[in-house]
Amino acid sequence: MTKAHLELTGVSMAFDTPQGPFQALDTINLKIRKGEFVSLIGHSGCGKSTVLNIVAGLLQASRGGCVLDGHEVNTPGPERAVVFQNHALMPWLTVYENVELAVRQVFRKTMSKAERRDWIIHNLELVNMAHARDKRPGEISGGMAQRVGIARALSMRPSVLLMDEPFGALDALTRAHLQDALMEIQQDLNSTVIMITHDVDEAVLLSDRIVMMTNGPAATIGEELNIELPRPRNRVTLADDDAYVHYRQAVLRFLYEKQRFPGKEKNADKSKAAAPKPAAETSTGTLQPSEESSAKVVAAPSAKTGKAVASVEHS
Ligand SMILES: Nc1ncnc2c1ncn2[C@@H]1O[C@H](COP(=O)(O)OP(=O)(O)OP(=O)(O)O)[C@@H](O)[C@H]1O
Repeated sequence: MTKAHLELTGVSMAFDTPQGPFQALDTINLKIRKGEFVSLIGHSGCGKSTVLNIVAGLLQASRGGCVLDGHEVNTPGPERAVVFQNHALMPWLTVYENVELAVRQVFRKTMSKAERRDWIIHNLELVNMAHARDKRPGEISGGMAQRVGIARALSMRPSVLLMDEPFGALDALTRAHLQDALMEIQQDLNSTVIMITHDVDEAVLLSDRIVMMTNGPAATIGEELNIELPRPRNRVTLADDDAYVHYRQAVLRFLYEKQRFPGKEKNADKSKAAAPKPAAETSTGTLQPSEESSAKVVAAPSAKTGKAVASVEHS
């Protein structure tokens, strides 16, 4: 690997709780090169957002730390834009003004007012939201607000883009459109991306590397998978690609065999023996946010797309 652009070394995180310290993360070591697209995947509550928040500078690790381009990360900064699950827009500002706030913060000194205006509109067009530029967050849908959150992050031309399930709340068509747009923009900007996702197909399609986390408490990195599919990637042709199918099965196997029982990762071998066959023949693996140890993977046609969808049922 070339020199790391972003490096997490020995990151552990213990939260103070009324019941005493809760060890969420234990010794996360991760080196990411400039322009790499890394997905973090793991069962609900394993600590993905905690890792992202440490890189964002919103949380301080209890042990270890994060270094970006040779500088320790201690606080948030505009070179690390974050797209949150719940889009986090300012409710009193219009769509345009929400993006403008970020653009002004980063480009106040380097762009004229007219250039900034064009740049804001360009980023809103990327996510197909320019038509709603004068609306406020309360007047648009959750999916539209999420798109504005993505436009706001992209408009900062961040060196690192941190995304916490950015497409989770979107319908299948919008999600596919934005995934394709993100792949193009990332190639163009050469931004480093860390994205949390529960969608196995999304992870394989977009990533250079998938980092799979063990179940908490004291979660750590269980496996890493380099996705060596040529770019640009096309979702339709990839669906039948042997390498693509192999990658998605490797992730499903990690999640549903090796890490099947949340909180019982040390019994991974036993769980493997008892695990149901993963949804090898399904075309989309989507993790549900709260599967229990009694969960099983099922395949069912999606109402929206007709595609088979891997989901988790509780018995
Ligand atoms: N501020 C906090 N105080 C106490 N415990 C916390 C705090 N933040 C997170 N945790 C705990 O740390 C663990 C990891 O949480 P985190 O939100 O990082 O998981 P996650 O993998 O992102 O979950 P999900 O996929 O459901 O979003 C969880 O058990 C959570 O309850």
